[in-house]
Amino acid sequence: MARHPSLRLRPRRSVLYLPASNARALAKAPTLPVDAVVLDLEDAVAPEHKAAARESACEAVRSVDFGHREVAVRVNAPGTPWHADDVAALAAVGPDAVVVPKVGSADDVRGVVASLEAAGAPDRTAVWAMVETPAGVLHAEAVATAHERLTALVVGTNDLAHELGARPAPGRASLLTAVSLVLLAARAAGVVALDGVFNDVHDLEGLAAEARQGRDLGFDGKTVIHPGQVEVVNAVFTPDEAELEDARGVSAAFAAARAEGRAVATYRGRLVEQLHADDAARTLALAEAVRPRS
Ligand SMILES: CC(C)(COP(=O)(O)OP(=O)(O)OC[C@H]1O[C@@H](n2cnc3c(N)ncnc32)[C@H](O)[C@@H]1OP(=O)(O)O)[C@@H](O)C(=O)NCCC(=O)NCCSC(=O)C[C@H](O)C(=O)O
Ligand SMILES: [Mg+2]
Repeated sequence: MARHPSLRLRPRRSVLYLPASNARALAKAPTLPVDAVVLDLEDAVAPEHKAAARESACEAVRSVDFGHREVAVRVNAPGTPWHADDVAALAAVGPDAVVVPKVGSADDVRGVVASLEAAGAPDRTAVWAMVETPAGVLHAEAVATAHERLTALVVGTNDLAHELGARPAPGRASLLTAVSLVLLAARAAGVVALDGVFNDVHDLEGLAAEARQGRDLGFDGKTVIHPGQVEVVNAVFTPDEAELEDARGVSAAFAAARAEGRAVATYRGRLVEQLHADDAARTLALAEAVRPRS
């Protein structure tokens, strides 16, 4: 399958949702140190404001300068009264990505892609699937490989907790199986994996702990809901000086070994093989990519 251009290494440490109906939030978004924004037409917008929010989102995609920030728009779910109009309107303005909530199957993805293409969406517009239902989790692999426009899986932990009847708690024990299955599916397909939101906008320690958990599992970044969460999440997903020093050491040790015709080395007593050198290269590349943003 051809790789979509948006899959090139691009930082997606923090991905901020904002209701497209909220003019103040829309004005603030391009000033925040966030890697991507998701202008929401779904759950954060009341039914009576759906049409106006759609217009605001399209106008923002058309005319607001978001700088380095990737701009995605979350449409209402397939099967809702607003879905078809959302997709058609977005096809005309071509955001970086269309985020599809409550995806349950590969057919859901292919249906959205078909509608986007029928309405003339540019090739550059990717599709991000939200996996936030039991069916979506069980079909995550098929969802992730449904179409080359599908470039990211986004975990929706609020809907997942709701659908599972799970009680949210620190450590997310009740959600970890589902969250991990989404990550596995994304990695098997070679697409981006974004972790779910942390609802308490005042609890920055809890947010940092959950962000570290997502990072350590392997997620590329975390979705957030408030400007105050952005820097916490960016810090967690940005390699710190100790990690960079380690990555440079691993790279140098492996390069030296290869120059001597060996495929293994040690660095600070640890085994270093090609995969460790690849991990180190990715860490260094991410740090380079975010340097102009910090
Ligand atoms: C959670 C909020 C409703 C809180 O809003 P508010 O009380 O207005 O916050 P503040 O007064 O602290 O705001 C300070 C200023 O920051 C701006 N602001 C607030 N939130 C955002 C934002 N998300 N993006 C940009 N700017 C924002 C305010 O306008 C204030 O600006 P100013 O007055 O000019 O200084 C609110 O944060 C919010 O609506 N958040 C997003 C909610 C959302 O999008 N929800 C949908 C996705 S969450 C989800 O459920 C994911 C998934 O589907 C799942 O199932 O898990
Ligand atoms: Mg949701």
